[in-house]
Amino acid sequence: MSGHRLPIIAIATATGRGAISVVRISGPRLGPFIMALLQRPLIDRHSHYLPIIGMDGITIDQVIVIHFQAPHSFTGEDVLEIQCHGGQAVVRQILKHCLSIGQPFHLQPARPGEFTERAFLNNKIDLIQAEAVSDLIDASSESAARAAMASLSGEFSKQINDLAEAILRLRLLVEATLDFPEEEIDFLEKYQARTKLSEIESRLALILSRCQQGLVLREGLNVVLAGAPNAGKSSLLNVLAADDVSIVTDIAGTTRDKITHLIQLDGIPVTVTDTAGLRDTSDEIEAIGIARTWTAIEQADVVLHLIDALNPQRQLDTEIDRRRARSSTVLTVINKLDLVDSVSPESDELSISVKTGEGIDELKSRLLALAGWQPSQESPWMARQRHTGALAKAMVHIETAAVHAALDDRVLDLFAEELRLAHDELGSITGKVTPDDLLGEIFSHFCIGK
Ligand SMILES: Nc1nc2c(c(=O)[nH]1)N(C=O)[C@@H](CNc1ccc(C(=O)N[C@@H](CCC(=O)O)C(=O)O)cc1)CN2
Ligand SMILES: Nc1nc2c(ncn2[C@@H]2O[C@H](COP(=O)(O)OP(=O)(O)OP(=O)(O)O)[C@@H](O)[C@H]2O)c(=O)[nH]1
Repeated sequence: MSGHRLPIIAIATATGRGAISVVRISGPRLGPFIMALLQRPLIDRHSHYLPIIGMDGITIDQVIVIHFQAPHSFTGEDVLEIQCHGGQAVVRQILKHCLSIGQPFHLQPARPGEFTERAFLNNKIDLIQAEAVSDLIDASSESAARAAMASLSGEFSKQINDLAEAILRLRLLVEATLDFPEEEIDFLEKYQARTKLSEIESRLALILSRCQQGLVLREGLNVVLAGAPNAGKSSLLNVLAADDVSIVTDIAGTTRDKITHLIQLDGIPVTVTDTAGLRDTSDEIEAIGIARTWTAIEQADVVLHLIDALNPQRQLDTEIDRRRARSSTVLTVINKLDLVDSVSPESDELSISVKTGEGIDELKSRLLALAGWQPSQESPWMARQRHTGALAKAMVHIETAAVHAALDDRVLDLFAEELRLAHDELGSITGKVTPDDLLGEIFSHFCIGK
């Protein structure tokens, strides 16, 4: 198949002004194209300093080129990298020039993710690693990058493959036994199938929990600050952001529109949105802001309902609770603790003073707990819903197999079937059993040039 793919080209570096940019070309055989472009062959994996000369005979740029000969490249195909000067005019001219030299070879602009897709199709990387490439590029914190790198290095894939193999070995034993019905009687005892199954189950549970942590790192938390005017929402955003992002005054109704800021809590990306204070108003602009607050509440993972200790307005609690998204949590936070002698918060409420900083650390840990973050020694693997979903399904099959095994040898065929289903789920994670439309969906979210 790979011999039939057309060569592709893209700018691999971000657009903008920079010292150097990389244009990357991948195709089954780039030798003739390289001759046409540079009038000389290149030594495999060597850097060469050469001019790229336009059709008019004028030098477009002095560049460094590297030819990675198939299969020893990122994509597993022939790859040519052109490292040119970073100016956008230069990069675009080189791209255009390559496309016209490449016309006889059917050189095409690459689709988003197409280089990585080829690496996957040529078995250079599996699906977990392909997704990790994209997650590494998108990582907004060091922890997220580290987790993506752990997946990219193949650590996560190896655990999945080892577990799939353990399931396969048990499956083969059962299937072989099913072919010889007289042996079925003692199967579970003789091969310690129940022990093997419970080992598989605990390994699966460990992988699942590391992935769930990775999912938190990837997806983060969407927190909305809501409450009556002057409760201290903007002040809280500024403290969480450790910056002056939102205007604070003692005039009720200061914040008119949503202000969103991305912060890191323990490496978890958290978007915090400050909103217009909730109250009845005849001011047209303020009313639009308040409508936006309700929309934000409906989209939040967590709503922090801020209450002014001096002027508590509890009736908003019910309204916020009614309007929140089905899966979101409302956390009531009483602010301005410094202005009152004492507060008596309900059991799951927090009291803080943005002014003195009291209670802020506890608020942060509550948010992390709500995100599902459990700090542990095991570093998480960058994971997606697709992975945790498949792992959870595999878990259900293993548990069902355990139920069959708890009965007796008469249901060995059902036991075998559940093992098969669990095995397929694990295969779908690494891409060994993956429908084409899913591949299209995964790679379409990449950036061009990757
Ligand atoms: N210039 C450049 N830098 C880059 C990349 C790239 O494609 N080009 N990468 C793109 O993501 C990352 C590195 N990933 C790469 C992965 C494999 C191979 C490669 O040539 N693999 C061969 C040889 C392996 C070896 O020598 O050990 C192979 O797998 O056979 C190159 C880059 C980050 N930096
Ligand atoms: N004493 C005290 N004052 C606070 C505290 N938090 C905020 N304030 C003050 O309360 C006033 C209102 O704070 P903001 O952060 O603007 O309140 P807001 O909820 O964003 O208000 P709107 O934009 O009107 O919705 C400001 O004068 C703040 O300095 C606190 O913990 N203690």
